[in-house]
Amino acid sequence: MINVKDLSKYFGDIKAVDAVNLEVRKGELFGLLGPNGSGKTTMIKMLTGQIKPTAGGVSVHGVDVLSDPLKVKELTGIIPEQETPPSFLTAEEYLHFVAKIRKLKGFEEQCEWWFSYLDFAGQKDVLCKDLSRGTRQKLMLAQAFLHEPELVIIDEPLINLDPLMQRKVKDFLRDYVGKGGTVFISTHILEIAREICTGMGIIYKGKLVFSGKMDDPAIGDKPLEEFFLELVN
Ligand SMILES: Nc1ncnc2c1ncn2[C@@H]1O[C@H](COP(=O)(O)OP(=O)(O)OP(=O)(O)O)[C@@H](O)[C@H]1O
Repeated sequence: MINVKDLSKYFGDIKAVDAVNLEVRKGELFGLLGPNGSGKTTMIKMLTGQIKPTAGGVSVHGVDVLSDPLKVKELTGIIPEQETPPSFLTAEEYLHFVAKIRKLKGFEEQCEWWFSYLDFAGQKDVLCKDLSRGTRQKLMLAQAFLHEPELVIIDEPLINLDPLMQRKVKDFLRDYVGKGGTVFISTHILEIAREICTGMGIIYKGKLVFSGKMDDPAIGDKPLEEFFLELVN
């Protein structure tokens, strides 16, 4: 589903992402882990066509992100880092707006499902600028999954959510990949990866220092924290 080939991004002397090769298969819930400043967000920006690589390339579903970015965006739901919905629309207006861009039919029912599932129907007439941070994140999740894309890419999916909502979103993500969707998340919270991911990559100083399944023999029975620290120390 995602093919990353010799991908690099340099900002002057900083090698934010350095010659990364990675494959994420359909049906995988893949977690990109790494300490602060290790290159996760830069990777996601290149996967989603927000910035151009210094070298190498990315394809999604066989489509090159640089040469056909619109096609990739049709196939993909995206929540960039700390993205918030437009301040001047209400929560419902925003979801309907996204549904129209995505050319969804009968979208009102799907939108209602999201309001109910993530328990924010009471806020659907509130302007996005007046929503709490957690509610804005719920709305961002809803817009990313609304058209049931082949692939969803999320920078820190559980940010600002309370434990009950985190549980619901984790359950949703597991179901989504169980039904054949593919989800790529970045996080620095190791427990999230251990709990829900089927595969993971660890990036450190721009280099991908591990990539594999969660049951990879290299991890074995080790606590993920121990495995992680061995790689990044
Ligand atoms: N636009 C930019 N200009 C210059 N340097 C940048 C830019 N964007 C990122 N960097 C640098 O690239 C490196 C990787 O940053 P990135 O944001 O990808 O890390 P991250 O793993 O997402 O970090 P965090 O977990 O703290 O969000 C850092 O050294 C950062 O300062």
